[in-house]
Amino acid sequence: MSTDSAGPARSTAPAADRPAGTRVLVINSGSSSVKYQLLDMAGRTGADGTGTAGTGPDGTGAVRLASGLVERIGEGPVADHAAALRQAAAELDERGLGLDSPDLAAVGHRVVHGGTRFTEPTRITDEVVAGIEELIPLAPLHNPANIQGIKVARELRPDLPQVAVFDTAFHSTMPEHAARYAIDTATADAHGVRRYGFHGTSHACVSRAAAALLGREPAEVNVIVLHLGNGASASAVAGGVCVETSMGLTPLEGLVMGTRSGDLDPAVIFHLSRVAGMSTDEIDTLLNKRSGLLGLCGDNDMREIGRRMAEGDRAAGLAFEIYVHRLRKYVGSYTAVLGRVDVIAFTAGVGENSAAVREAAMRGLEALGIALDPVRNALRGSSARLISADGSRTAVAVIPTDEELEIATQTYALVGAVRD
Ligand SMILES: Nc1ncnc2c1ncn2[C@@H]1O[C@H](COP(=O)(O)OP(=O)(O)O)[C@@H](O)[C@H]1O
Ligand SMILES: CC(=O)OP(=O)(O)O
Ligand SMILES: [Mg+2]
Repeated sequence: MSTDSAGPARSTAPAADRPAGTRVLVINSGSSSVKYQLLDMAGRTGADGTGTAGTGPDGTGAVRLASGLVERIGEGPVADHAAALRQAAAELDERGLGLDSPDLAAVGHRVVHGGTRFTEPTRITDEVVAGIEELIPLAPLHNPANIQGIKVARELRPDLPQVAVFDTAFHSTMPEHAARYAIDTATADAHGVRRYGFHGTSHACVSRAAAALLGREPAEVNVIVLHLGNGASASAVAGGVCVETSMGLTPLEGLVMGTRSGDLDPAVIFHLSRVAGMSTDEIDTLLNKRSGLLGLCGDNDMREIGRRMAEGDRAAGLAFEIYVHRLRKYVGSYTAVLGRVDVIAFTAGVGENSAAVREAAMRGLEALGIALDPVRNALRGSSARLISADGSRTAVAVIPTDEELEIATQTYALVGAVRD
């Protein structure tokens, strides 16, 4: 746990210190876009009656008051992240939900890389910002954008508590034998080379919701979470604690993703350098931006790949098979890691929406006690649901993720605004 943290994540501050507001603004300042959400954590409908009840996989009763996306940073009027944040603030202002509102209790920021230092939600100070800056070499695509978001939000509301919630935090419980690469220890330690894991807020809230769907406590349940969005990662969660995950030093390792390769022989990099004469930056771009589904078939959107497969497109079909083959390998190995798997949870854009991916990823796993119900799997829905057959030893579920609600919940808990 960080020494900068104001206290354990779920502690409650003395009543006198509690902020008056019940709203949390969540900012996910990414490399090319800024996503934001305003949530009311008191579970009441907004003053203007616009609230949508029942958000989130946990059914916490938090209310989403507004959400938005500012894209194409660096183009046109949105010159940089500061401009994007100001645009987001102006959009909220127009709806009478501006950052100057006394109802705002805190701002929660998604920060992708917390290294080994930040393993809890952390109240942001100058020192914490410096600490996140020091981690830029480990997350050159993500942390600089996160820092921009923090700086602008602190400028706009210097009086407001700001909290960093780290993608890596949930995975910090991984045992050393899962977190270390088998390389020279001194070199690894000198440069922070180890497996950190990402998408932690999603793996945390989805694994909890999967236990709830079974009517059990997280502490009693072993879960494999398959977070399949543009970025994709798997995790093995034993009794509520993450013991293994597929992403590593950076979000490049593991599953096949929209544009990232996931696992490969590291010697591919030496080979491309020596034989193809590619530079480090060129290989970085190849593996992060021109690989995965996009590299294999020219499309990174699973919907488009489905359409092309229906027309008999062989490149799209092969990309799909490589994608689901990798998933099956991870499910098999995480079954070995966990010993007993109570539930496999599919989440994020592809996991929640693609019955074809779920069916293909679970195909042939009957020997592991996994059997889908094809009718349940094909049903569309927006809430957590079981898709396994009644006799399946391991349940299979679709659980909508809600990273923003998880960030808001952790932020609100940290600033001590939890009402009894
Ligand atoms: N109906 C659908 N069928 C298949 N894939 C879908 C569907 N809807 C969304 N997706 C996939 O979800 C992906 C985006 O997932 P999402 O979790 O929103 O990603 P991220 O948050 O990482 O940007 C898209 O690439 C798209 O392929
Ligand atoms: C860490 C990571 O891969 O995030 P995203 O899925 O948002 O790209
Ligand atoms: Mg997402």
